[in-house]
Amino acid sequence: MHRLGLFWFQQDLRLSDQPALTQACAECEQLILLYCAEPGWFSPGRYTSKRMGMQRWRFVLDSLQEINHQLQPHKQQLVLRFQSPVEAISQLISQYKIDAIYQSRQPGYYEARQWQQLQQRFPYLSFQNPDSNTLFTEQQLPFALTELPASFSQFRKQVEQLPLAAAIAAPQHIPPAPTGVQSEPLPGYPSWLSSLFSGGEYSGQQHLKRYFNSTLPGFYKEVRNALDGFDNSTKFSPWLAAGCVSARQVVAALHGYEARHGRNDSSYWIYFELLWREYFHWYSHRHGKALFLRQGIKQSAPLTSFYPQRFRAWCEGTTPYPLVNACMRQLKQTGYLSNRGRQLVASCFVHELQLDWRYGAAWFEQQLIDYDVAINWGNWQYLAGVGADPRGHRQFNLEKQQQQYDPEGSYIRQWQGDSRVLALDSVDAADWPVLG
Ligand SMILES: Cc1cc2nc3c(=O)[nH]c(=O)nc-3n(C[C@H](O)[C@H](O)[C@H](O)COP(=O)(O)OP(=O)(O)OC[C@H]3O[C@@H](n4cnc5c(N)ncnc54)[C@H](O)[C@@H]3O)c2cc1C
Repeated sequence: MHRLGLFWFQQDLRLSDQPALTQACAECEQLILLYCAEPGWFSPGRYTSKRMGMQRWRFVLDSLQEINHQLQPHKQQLVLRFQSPVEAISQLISQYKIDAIYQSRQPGYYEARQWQQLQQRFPYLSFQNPDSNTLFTEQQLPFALTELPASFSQFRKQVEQLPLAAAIAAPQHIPPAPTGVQSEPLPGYPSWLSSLFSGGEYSGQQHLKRYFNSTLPGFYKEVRNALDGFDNSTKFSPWLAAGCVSARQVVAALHGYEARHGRNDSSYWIYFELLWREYFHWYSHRHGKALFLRQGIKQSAPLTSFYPQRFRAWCEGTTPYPLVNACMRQLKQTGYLSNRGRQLVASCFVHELQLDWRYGAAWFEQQLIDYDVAINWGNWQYLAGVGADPRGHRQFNLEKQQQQYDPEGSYIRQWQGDSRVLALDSVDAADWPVLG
């Protein structure tokens, strides 16, 4: 038994199906529950975009609020710090004599490095970070991580029949915090910042129930490629990315649906897509910082240049391609874009605009409400031909895509994709720097 533990929340903003939290509650007499927002998230980074945009921040704030609400009956409270987690945790360790640190293992290289730094700084403490953001634990995989299959298909064939551990309930008892631990107040957000999605475990679970109590899973596969329409895909991604619901909880709900209504191609395809998520998470664990390299996991980098004006046109939705513009405007206004839309704009970024894919991935990181480091950078690498795609470069024919997915032009009209269509390279470097 530890006298005092610290549980560090990251992209796992829930109390249920949280093995690390359950373990902390069982092993510690007192517990500090910490969330750190790094000041660096909110200013432009290496690729001119911010690591945290307003839509996602709003979703995170809702989720933190919800955790505080859930903690009230336990007379506990989240400790919020606007500080680097390594600094915040180091200070708390020396102030309160913490003996054990817990987290759910995170897929990002940067986050894994922070965990390692803490372990190096405090080798005498106990560190626990079980897998719970993925469907399977690393021990369950039928291969060593270094032998991760090079393609999704090979991965899927090896894991799709693996038995899934049952999702666990929220801990019944949460130990009290020591007295006097200071927290910053949870900030509010501007009321004009509305969204289709509200953060938190409760709304995530409600959404899951609503979806699987409807008939939608029965024809998911037929409509999932549509450019728009709330019901055309599950819309689980914001809650999965923030960890308000776990992937195992989604699959348990899917199995419940299949037990009631029978399994078909569409319901299977929801699992198929979750396996893509699973693949990219293990891919990120396997390849570490190569996820962010221009050459990705390949030997040589694609030939690209940097055209500030093309980048700005893409971000703002004023390229010569109305369909791409409509997608980029939807993304900017709502923080969400369909999978088809993401593929089209990423392909345009790499092929038509011939830009360095990492700038596009970083713009997505800022804009997406469902940003997930492994899935975002993994998909961008894939489309840029430097990742897990055995076929190499994949270029979408924008004209054909428009005919197929927006034949009447209603999507383009809705998002005003043709309101400002500029020729490529009509302005020059005076447009630099591009701010989000
Ligand atoms: C360039 C690019 C960047 C992307 N960035 C992200 C990101 O940051 N965060 C994110 O969650 N998804 C990302 N995706 C994947 C996908 O577009 C979204 O998961 C999906 O559009 C979310 O909507 P949904 O929940 O309705 O998806 P559904 O179609 O209902 O799929 C169900 C779940 O399966 C997973 N999934 C679906 N498609 C993919 C995929 N291609 N790769 C991995 N997992 C998938 C997601 O967890 C999703 O919530 C990206 C795709 C591309 C092409």
